Amino acid sequence: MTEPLITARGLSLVAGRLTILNDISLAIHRGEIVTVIGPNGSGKTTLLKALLGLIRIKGEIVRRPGLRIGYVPQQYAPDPSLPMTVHRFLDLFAGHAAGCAALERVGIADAHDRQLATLSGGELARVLLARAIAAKPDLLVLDEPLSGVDISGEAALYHLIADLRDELSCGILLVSHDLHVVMGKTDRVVCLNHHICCQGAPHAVAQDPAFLELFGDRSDLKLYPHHHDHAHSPSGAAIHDH
Ligand SMILES: Nc1ncnc2c1ncn2[C@@H]1O[C@H](COP(=O)(O)OP(=O)(O)OP(=O)(O)O)[C@@H](O)[C@H]1O
Repeated sequence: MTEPLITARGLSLVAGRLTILNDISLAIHRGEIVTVIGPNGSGKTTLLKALLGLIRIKGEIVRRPGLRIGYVPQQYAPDPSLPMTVHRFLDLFAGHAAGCAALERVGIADAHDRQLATLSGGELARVLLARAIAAKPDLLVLDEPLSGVDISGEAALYHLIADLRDELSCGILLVSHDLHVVMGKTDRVVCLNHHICCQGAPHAVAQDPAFLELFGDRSDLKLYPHHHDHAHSPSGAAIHDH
């Protein structure tokens, strides 16, 4: 196995009487998709922010030298009183050409001149993803990237995320509540409830007693390996390979 992009050892955070994170150790490698699942308030966003260096935390975090990270936060509400087009927003974070290319890659090149505050939830999710990939990150950190995306768009966006992993050969760490869609695309699931309850390949985690205690029996999840006879365009339309 190659050297991890990022390694965390013994991360712990206590706020007042609440233990938010307790002795979390985790490593993410290039080319893998790691999904953190867990109930509301279980510390998922806090863990991501700690790994990004946005909050101080007890423990050790080692990032590969020069590591480039792209981040899609859980919540981002553009200020409606602040005029800002999509392309000017992207220009703030990447060069113009890189921003345009990223916008095209996430399938909404036509949103280039629109006002950020007028975008739908799903369009905004794609713009934030474009911002995160524009600088060609080694590690993509996505905190519930599907919020605001409708059910048909969810699968398309997960296909896109998996494709980006291959194109950028980056590692991906994501938080999601959508077990059904997430599990099929994930290499490793980390089940978090302030501490790591269990982790491993999706089919193994889904049978772990700690997972069953948190989420119940999810035998409805399609965790068997299967092959699609079609691909998806960025807009979600099926493309059949005849
Ligand atoms: N700076 C802080 N001070 C005190 N409590 C905090 C702080 N940051 C987070 N918490 C608390 O820690 C807990 C975990 O928060 P976090 O946002 O990490 O959970 P989460 O698993 O991402 O939740 P959700 O699924 O609802 O998004 C929550 O109870 C939150 O209120």
